[in-house]
Amino acid sequence: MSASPILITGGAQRLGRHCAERLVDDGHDVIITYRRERAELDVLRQRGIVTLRADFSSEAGILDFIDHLKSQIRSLRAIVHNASDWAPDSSGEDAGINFERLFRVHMQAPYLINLHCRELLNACSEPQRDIVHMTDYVAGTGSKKHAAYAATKAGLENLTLSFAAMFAPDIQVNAIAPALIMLNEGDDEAYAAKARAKSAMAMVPGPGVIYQSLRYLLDNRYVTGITLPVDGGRHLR
Ligand SMILES: NC(=O)C1=CN([C@@H]2O[C@H](COP(=O)(O)OP(=O)(O)OC[C@H]3O[C@@H](n4cnc5c(N)ncnc54)[C@H](OP(=O)(O)O)[C@@H]3O)[C@@H](O)[C@H]2O)C=CC1
Ligand SMILES: Nc1nc2c(c(=O)[nH]1)N=C([C@H](O)[C@@H](O)CO)CN2
Repeated sequence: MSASPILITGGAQRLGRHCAERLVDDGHDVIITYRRERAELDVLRQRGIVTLRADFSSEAGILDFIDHLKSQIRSLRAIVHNASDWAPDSSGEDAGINFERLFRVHMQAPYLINLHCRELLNACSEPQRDIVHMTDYVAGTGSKKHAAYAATKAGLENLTLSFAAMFAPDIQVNAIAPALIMLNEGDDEAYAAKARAKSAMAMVPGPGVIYQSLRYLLDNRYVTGITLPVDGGRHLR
């Protein structure tokens, strides 16, 4: 790899994969993380995307990934904390385990990766270095069925403020807060119609709007400590 690569965690599918491929189209070197091997990864590898296995469900797993990453590269242009688990709240005895799992992937992994990989971003010879946290519209509203998810995304949103202040002016730190971007397998038309009705724009835009937002942050030298809503006007409904 010649230029400093851009790291996208959880980049094997959906929004992360879309952004990884668009970054390659735009001439960047890209590293993604994944948990489970699958055919789609070979497509990304054929495009020159480096794929590193990482499981952020434990502190040891997070630190193991950091050590592995540091053994592979000497600098980074940007880190996109995209890995996420949209798990509904668990009832009964699983509630605590569920909350801890979401805390680790949404908060502890970004926190430890930012602290330990600051030196890799500072070693980038380009004038701009970025960290982008993928949060969620519900970080600001809460969620009746995804309370642990929403709370840990809110924690990630708050980490954006702290790291932006800590790392300025060498590294810009921002968040993107989407609402519905892509449906999931199994979402039927009734669900889709209900989901579309939640926003003023009444649409399911697809991952292109997320890449446009990421591109804006990567190209703007004067933006840090913000959360960029990409939610179709959810707050207007
Ligand atoms: N899709 C949408 O409409 C919305 C998305 N967002 C946010 O945007 C981002 C991308 O969304 P989307 O593409 O749907 O995300 P996905 O639900 O597809 O998750 C992305 C990846 O996260 C990885 N991941 C999950 N848990 C862990 C873990 N413990 N350790 C390591 N990796 C993990 C998975 O890797 P693997 O598959 O290899 O296991 C998965 O491929 C997320 O942060 C999400 O919260 C916010 C609002 C709406
Ligand atoms: N990690 C994920 N987070 C979220 C997803 C997802 O598929 N994976 N999906 C959503 C929904 O689209 C939600 O916005 C619908 O209202 C939220 N977060």
